[in-house]
Amino acid sequence: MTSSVRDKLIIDGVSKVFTGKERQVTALAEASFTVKPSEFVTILGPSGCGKSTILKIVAGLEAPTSGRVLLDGREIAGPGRDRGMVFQTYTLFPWLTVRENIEFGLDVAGKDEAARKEVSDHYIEKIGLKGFENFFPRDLSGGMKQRVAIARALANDPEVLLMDEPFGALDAQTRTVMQELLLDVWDESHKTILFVTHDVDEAVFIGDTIYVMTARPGRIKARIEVTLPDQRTFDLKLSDDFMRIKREVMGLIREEAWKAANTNT
Ligand SMILES: Nc1ncnc2c1ncn2[C@@H]1O[C@H](COP(=O)(O)OP(=O)(O)OP(=O)(O)O)[C@@H](O)[C@H]1O
Repeated sequence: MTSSVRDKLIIDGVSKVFTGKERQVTALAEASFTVKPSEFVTILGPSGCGKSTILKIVAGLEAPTSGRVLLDGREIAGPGRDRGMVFQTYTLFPWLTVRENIEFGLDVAGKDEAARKEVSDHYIEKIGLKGFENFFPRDLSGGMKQRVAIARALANDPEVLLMDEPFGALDAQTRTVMQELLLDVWDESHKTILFVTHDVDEAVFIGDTIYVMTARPGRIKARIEVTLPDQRTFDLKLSDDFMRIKREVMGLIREEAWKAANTNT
């Protein structure tokens, strides 16, 4: 595949076959794409096409059956602090407060209390949870929990943030607020982000680049550059440019969704 030395991530011909007792599932078939430093990439595709599997392979939680993933030119061989993950379901530690959740990775890394507090203070402010530092996850709304999950991932200062449908369980209004909050955080941190979603509006609104996957076994079907202004506010979703990109992406997805539906029924 063509790649540049400046690529942060290179997903190079990655295939993944899950072998169960009864059957084998080929989740990915030579999926290849690249991600530049500080790029915000969204991945869209029909259900079951291997989106989460790609994220898990980049996270080092699953190994590819063939192919490889390079981060800054080095092959990924397992999980590492250079990658942070945020999942759809709330994965906060229920026995820890908001502040303790955010500081968890720093604690594990042996940072002292003052260093931990400096980082958690920054993120508590950034995600708008000042006053909630000592709340436990059970006392937070879904949107607040996901804000803490994002802060917890960023507090470790990873180079790459991997997000698997992080706003999938939220209502439409909260989701929009969270998208704007994430863009704000990204504007400040300029992390490289790989973001999986089912939602075309979300992918167009937050991404620099969209990769559309084929029905399973997943490959990259198309790469779409989102040529919208860097400053993205809610009203952009009503613009002609937004609609044009959305239409193009929906056309690509529709074909694959039909293929997936026919395979799975
Ligand atoms: N650990 C596993 N063992 C066996 N099969 C698996 C495993 N993980 C995923 N699969 C299968 O691999 C395929 C891809 O799964 P994956 O979760 O990556 O898809 P997805 O695109 O993220 O799906 P969705 O959009 O529905 O979340 C699916 O058919 C799934 O059932």
